[in-house]
Amino acid sequence: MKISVVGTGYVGLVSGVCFSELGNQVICVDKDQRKVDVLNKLQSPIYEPGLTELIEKNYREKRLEFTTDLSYGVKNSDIVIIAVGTPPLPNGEANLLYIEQVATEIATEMNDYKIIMTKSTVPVGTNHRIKEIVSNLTKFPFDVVSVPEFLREGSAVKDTLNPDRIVIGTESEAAMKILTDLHKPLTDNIIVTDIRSAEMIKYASNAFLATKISFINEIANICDKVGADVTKVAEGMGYDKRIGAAFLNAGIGYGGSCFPKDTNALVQIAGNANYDFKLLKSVIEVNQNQRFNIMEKLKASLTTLSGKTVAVWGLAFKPNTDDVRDAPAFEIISELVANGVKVKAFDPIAQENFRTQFNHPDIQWCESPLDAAKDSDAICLLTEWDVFKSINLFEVQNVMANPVLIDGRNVFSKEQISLTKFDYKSIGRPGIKNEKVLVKS
Ligand SMILES: NC(=O)C1=CN([C@@H]2O[C@H](COP(=O)(O)OP(=O)(O)OC[C@H]3O[C@@H](n4cnc5c(N)ncnc54)[C@H](O)[C@@H]3O)[C@@H](O)[C@H]2O)C=CC1
Ligand SMILES: O=C(O)[C@H]1O[C@H](OP(=O)(O)OP(=O)(O)OC[C@H]2O[C@@H](n3ccc(=O)[nH]c3=O)[C@H](O)[C@@H]2O)[C@H](O)[C@@H](O)[C@@H]1O
Repeated sequence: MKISVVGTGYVGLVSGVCFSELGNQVICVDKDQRKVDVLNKLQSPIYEPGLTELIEKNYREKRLEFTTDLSYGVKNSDIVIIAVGTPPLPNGEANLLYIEQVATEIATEMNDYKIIMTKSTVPVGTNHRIKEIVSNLTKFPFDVVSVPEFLREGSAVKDTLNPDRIVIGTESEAAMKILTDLHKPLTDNIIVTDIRSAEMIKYASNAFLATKISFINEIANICDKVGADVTKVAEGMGYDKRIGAAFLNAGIGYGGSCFPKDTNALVQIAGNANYDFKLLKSVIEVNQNQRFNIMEKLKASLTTLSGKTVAVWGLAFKPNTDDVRDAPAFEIISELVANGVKVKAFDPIAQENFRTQFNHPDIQWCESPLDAAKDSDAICLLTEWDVFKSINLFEVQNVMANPVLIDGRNVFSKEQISLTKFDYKSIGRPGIKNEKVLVKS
């Protein structure tokens, strides 16, 4: 098939590259000239494992092109994928400006029948709005189809090439057949539905996953009070197939460009239909508070924060990405600095992205986890990067002014901690106490 993808963010770029890997002819379009320049140098503007290799391979095999010329993309494709951003408006609703702009631009460049396939996450009714915009501007036939995207950052290529399911929301038999064939090499699990249900499946899926996270975080907070271990509780729950083990890792709450945005948007979608989505509102509130749990634990260990130096390990909202959109680290570091703390920050990949969005004279940017730990009064671990998991804790404690470790992601085991002299606190595992055994390191 000949495909063009409009928007080369995570979704557009990864799906474009993966469709070319499947043998399709793909043109990736972005209005951002700098992104297109980077891509034409066969580099990836985002850090995503395996992506650069696939860009190089498919570009060299002449199945993949990058351009700012939307007209060229539309005219030379049968399927046009919309993958632009739908960022939140101040009231939480999705901003559909980019979607509407792209729909207008596609309509004016059409030269034949096209399938317009929306991968952006859009509120129920948006694909019908796209249909309306396009039909007002073109005489050519077209079908609008909703194919929501479920990839995760950090494993986006793997997720795209091995999806759990593909959802195709359409009113057209012809478009359904073409898109089923397009996705068949990826999975047999293709769910065909009406457009509104497809749009809702995306929001409901993200909201449900966010609910699992807030649920386990509340269980963790109770575990802290009653002396249970949330990781064991999650394991015991997860073996029940009706519950499932995934997304039951307690921590500092969810961040990223999607869960916070999409949960708020779904509350608004419900509100616009006069429905008060109480459960999801609580999920959002629990998540907001969970970020500050770590501050309470830090205060409990240091007594006063003012004048202290705290190392922050991890700035990305999750490992294996350089994306810092809505990362809990922003609010946690702001709170630390507001409390008179000097912060020593380190992230193996996302540090530069974070620094360009948030800088402060009281933040020192460090070269390694050990560099950040040096002379610090405490460490707060915010992202579970491998480099932290595999660190020698004896070496770390020896360079610190005061060995306090607040593990916001439950990375370290009892065995790893027990022989160190760390005052160690994690999330919902109060039994993992420092045994105050001093050993030679
Ligand atoms: N980031 C993720 O992991 C996932 C995102 N989604 C959804 O996919 C959509 C896109 O998200 P991201 O990939 O993160 O987006 P992004 O915000 O990183 O990138 C969007 C791109 O679209 C480009 N763009 C905007 N208007 C354009 C126009 N008129 N012509 C050409 N290019 C244009 C921008 O320059 C930008 O490069 C959102 O609705 C998001 O909720 C869905 C699943 C996963
Ligand atoms: O719509 C989207 O954009 C995407 O949002 C999430 O993907 P993503 O945000 O990339 O990453 P996740 O792995 O879902 O993690 C999101 C946040 O939840 C947190 N999380 C995740 C799992 C868990 O058990 N506990 C937990 O705190 C992570 O640390 C991270 O901050 C969904 O998992 C994807 O299916 C979806 O396509």
